Amino acid sequence: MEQVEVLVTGSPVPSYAHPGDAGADIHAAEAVTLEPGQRALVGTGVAIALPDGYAAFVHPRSGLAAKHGITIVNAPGTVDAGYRGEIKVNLLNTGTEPHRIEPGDRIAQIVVQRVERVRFIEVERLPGSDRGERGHGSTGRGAVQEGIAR
Ligand SMILES: O=c1ccn([C@H]2C[C@H](O)[C@@H](COP(=O)(O)OP(=O)(O)OP(=O)(O)O)O2)c(=O)[nH]1
Ligand SMILES: [Mg+2]
Repeated sequence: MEQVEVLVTGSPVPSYAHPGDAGADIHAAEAVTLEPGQRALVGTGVAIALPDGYAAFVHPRSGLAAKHGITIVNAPGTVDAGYRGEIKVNLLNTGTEPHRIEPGDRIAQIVVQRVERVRFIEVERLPGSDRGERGHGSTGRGAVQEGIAR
């Protein structure tokens, strides 16, 4: 399979921990202590150039989430193909203990995906569908009733 090439400046270069991993780990370039409930925009020290038609999505690491309650405020963050700045991660400590991030720690993972650019066409009325306008918990146990909790 031909591999898509993504140019990188800075270090450590994002890396896949195992063959078959979807996410490549990215690292903190600075130290920060996150108090419970606190968030911080943490630099990774790397910038990338994605080919047109691709984006990189910045996802939380499940280990940090499970062990320390560390997540990403805007998960998944979107890195546009045209962005040449440093990738930053908006970490949030949802846990009950302060959490110290050291330079070099793996703080997030980026998933590179093909993305479509579509043409938005304004119309008066949308075509019908089985779901219709039902959403926001309309199916299954505890389903939101029509007209309530909107
Ligand atoms: O987790 C993230 C999300 C975004 N970015 C960078 C890359 C992205 O291309 C740029 C803009 O992101 P986005 O479009 O999500 O933010 P915005 O609030 O809409 O800012 P802008 O007005 O610059 O588009 O910020 C990151 O470094 N990390
Ligand atoms: Mg934007």
